[in-house]
Amino acid sequence: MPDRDGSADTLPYDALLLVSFGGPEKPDDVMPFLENVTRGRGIPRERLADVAHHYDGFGGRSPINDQCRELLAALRVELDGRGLDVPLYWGNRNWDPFLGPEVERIVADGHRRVVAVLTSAYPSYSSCRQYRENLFDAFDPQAASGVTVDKIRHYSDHPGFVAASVDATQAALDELGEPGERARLVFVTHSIPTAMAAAAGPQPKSPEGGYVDWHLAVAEAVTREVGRLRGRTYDFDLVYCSRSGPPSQPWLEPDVNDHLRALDAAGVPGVVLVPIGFVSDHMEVIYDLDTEAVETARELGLPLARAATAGTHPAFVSALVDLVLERAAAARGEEPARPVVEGTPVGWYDCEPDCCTNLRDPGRRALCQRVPQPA
Ligand SMILES: CC1=C(CCC(=O)O)c2cc3nc(cc4[nH]c(cc5[nH]c(cc1n2)c(C)c5CCC(=O)O)c(CCC(=O)O)c4C)C(CCC(=O)O)=C3C
Ligand SMILES: [Fe+2]
Repeated sequence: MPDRDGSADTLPYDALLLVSFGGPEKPDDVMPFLENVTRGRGIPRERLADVAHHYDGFGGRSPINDQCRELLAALRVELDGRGLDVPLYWGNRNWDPFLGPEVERIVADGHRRVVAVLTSAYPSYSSCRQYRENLFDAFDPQAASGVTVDKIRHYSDHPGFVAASVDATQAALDELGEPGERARLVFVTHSIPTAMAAAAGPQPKSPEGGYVDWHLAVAEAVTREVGRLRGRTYDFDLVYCSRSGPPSQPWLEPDVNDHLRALDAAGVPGVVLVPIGFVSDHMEVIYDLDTEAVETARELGLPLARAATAGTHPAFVSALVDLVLERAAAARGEEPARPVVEGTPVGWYDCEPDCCTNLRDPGRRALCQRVPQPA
């Protein structure tokens, strides 16, 4: 083992793997990408055709892969600045570069202990377990090499992620100008089926489940800090975008567009949309918010500004490196502090086997959980 100072070291990990959703990069990618995402998920055909059109407006290219490239570059700079030479890899769940070949490359390069950073910050089947299932699928073929993977904890309430949202909310309030002083903070995340939400996260949790609980905690923390910095109190709401699934299936509500109509009817003078559910400005942000919700607000004559996502905000990039170092310390058997903003839940490393149940296929195997499932 190299002779390095353990306290600021990524050891025992010898590779860092960024794990993301993936997105199409040209028009011909769009339908096969959507088929990958929705395979076995019971999404109506019309919804797929609809969503394909969202990409048309952007030349058939999602910005998400470029945002991963930018995050990797920012992570490299932050790691180098701290004297950490761990190599970076990047694999997606649903589009090129796929996780499977990237894990093959990690093994071929001689690495055996991988730390995974997911571009998804909250617990739920879609935002955690499904990533861990895809990690299983990618790592299982390499089992003979002895390669293993651990992930960092859910980080939405890490001080660095919250700081990035606070900065972005401040900038959006400034952009609104005078209506900004009495604006409503409307936090937005991806809707999921209410049954998936109820199954999200370990106990203790509310009947709405850990996905909703964590978002509410983050929304409250950002609202509190923005209020403190501006010397006033703001009201906030948590709303949802990007609902799919059949109409008969209940999903988390209210939809952001319906909520804008309700706020306008109630006489709210302006709105800042804060997309805390997303790590970068990908399609759900630039279409569902910047295109659809912006259009709704324009029709209403309601002043609206959209806060940036964490992206490559220095506080977020630095937080991800802190989270990797923290995970490494835990893997070395130390008991590192797990910083979170006040009043929010503390994340965990390995999920319980019954956390964020796969309601369609409960037997599907996943990594990064406490008890290995029987073969
Ligand atoms: C919680 C959550 C996140 C946040 C956490 C995370 O970031 O992972 C997220 C992110 C994303 N979702 C994305 C795209 C899509 N999500 C879909 C469908 C679905 N998402 C769901 C949930 C989530 N999704 C669910 C419950 C479904 C229904 C199908 C199923 O039960 O699995 C569909 C199918 C069509 C449709 O139905 O809309 C698409 C195309 C992209 C890429 C955007 C780009 O291309 O820039 C990103 C980052
Ligand atoms: Fe999604």
